[in-house]
Amino acid sequence: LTLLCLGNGESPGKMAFSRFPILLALAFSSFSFVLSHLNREMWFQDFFPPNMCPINAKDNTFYGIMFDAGSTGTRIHIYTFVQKSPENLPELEGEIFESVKPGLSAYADQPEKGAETVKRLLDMAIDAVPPHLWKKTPVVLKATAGLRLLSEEKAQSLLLEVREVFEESPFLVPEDSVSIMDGSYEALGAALSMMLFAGQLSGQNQHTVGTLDLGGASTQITFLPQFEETLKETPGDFLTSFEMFNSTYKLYTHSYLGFGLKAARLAILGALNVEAVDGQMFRSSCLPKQLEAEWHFGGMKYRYGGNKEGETGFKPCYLEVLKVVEGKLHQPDEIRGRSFYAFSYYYDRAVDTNLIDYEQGGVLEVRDFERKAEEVCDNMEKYNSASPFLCMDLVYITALLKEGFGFRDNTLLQLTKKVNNVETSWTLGATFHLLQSLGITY
Ligand SMILES: O=c1ccn([C@@H]2O[C@H](COP(=O)(O)OP(=O)(O)O)[C@@H](O)[C@H]2O)c(=O)[nH]1
Ligand SMILES: [Ca+2]
Repeated sequence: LTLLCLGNGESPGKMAFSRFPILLALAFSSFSFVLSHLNREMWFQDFFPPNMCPINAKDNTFYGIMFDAGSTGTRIHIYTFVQKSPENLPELEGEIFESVKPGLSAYADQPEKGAETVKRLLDMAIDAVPPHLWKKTPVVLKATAGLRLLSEEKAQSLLLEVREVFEESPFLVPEDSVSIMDGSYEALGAALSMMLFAGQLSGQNQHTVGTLDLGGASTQITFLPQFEETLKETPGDFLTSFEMFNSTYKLYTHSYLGFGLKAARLAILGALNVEAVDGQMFRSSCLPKQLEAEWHFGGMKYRYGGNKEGETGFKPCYLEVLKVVEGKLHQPDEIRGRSFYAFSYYYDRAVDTNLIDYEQGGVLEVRDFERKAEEVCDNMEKYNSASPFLCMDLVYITALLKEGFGFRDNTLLQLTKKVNNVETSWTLGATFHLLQSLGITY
């Protein structure tokens, strides 16, 4: 482990991975203070102690391997945890992360080839985990929207091939180690990840961390309600209880299928659930006026274009998008006064439009997305090197946040890709949960 703290003597090629020591402040309890005194600069200040290596961690280190089989790519997360004493929570010490594109669903007709991409990633874990811990290190793959869109038969043969790769590896393969993940588990994993980052679960501090994830096909929202009222007003299937560290947590968590960014584009174009799309032209005021193009999505070909004769720009686009969003989502009162972490396409589109820096992330208000949407949509000719969907995507994000979830203009969103070199993803929470349920600690 000392070696790992020093970079593990690895070859220069591997240094590209986020293989650096991290001691996350699981017992840190100033999150509520940070939230209530939030300003754009100090969100993460004082959150983490300086990077350091645990002393004598050699015998109390354990690993977990989690694959995120997303619709646009497959990613491996190899987490290292250290448990300093039985009464303390394990601490996340580090992560190795790598990703490949395209996602597994692109190999629907070549399942062996798809599994081969997983094998190549898993080979990294052979190098990363010490051989005497292989048998104690679980490996799990959870697939999201991409596989949900495939036929049952194609999805299952992909999963079967991946399972074979796992069985042939020296790692621990738990029951149900390769599966399509339930949307609410995805949301729960994301929330648990952020709680772990903020030291939520360890101390007296029960304040919440909310997360928003915008995928290709679905979108998730999760937070830990503070008020009884919220629990009373929320439909039962939006509430999930989970046990952790001898406590029961009740989370508000929901995954809206069809509300991911790419599914939303189709809905806005009026092309969702249309039987015969061949030859039909779908037009929108959210697209450049002269645009005519084709888009392949979910095994279908769509022709789409701008409103040649009619209006284009922010206002008509917003009205179009509103039809897809308004009244479709549950709006818990409580979230209006909260700040949320936002991932995935929220992050990507904010980077694309220079609202945040790719490496640093940043804190935005909901109205920052709206302002940027206006700027892009009302000057589409200036943005013609960007994706033709940039205006539509930004308007959708704005409308989803404001009219969908009911956030205020000044609701703060923390756009985060990494915390101390660890990817912010549902995978950390899911791995932690898995290790706890398998009883893998010291
Ligand atoms: O570890 C990850 C996983 C996803 N994404 C982003 O999230 C978006 C949604 O992708 P994903 O393939 O996960 O789609 P889903 O299956 O969740 O709909 C992608 O464009 C990625 O940019 C990311 O940045 N890091
Ligand atoms: Ca995802």
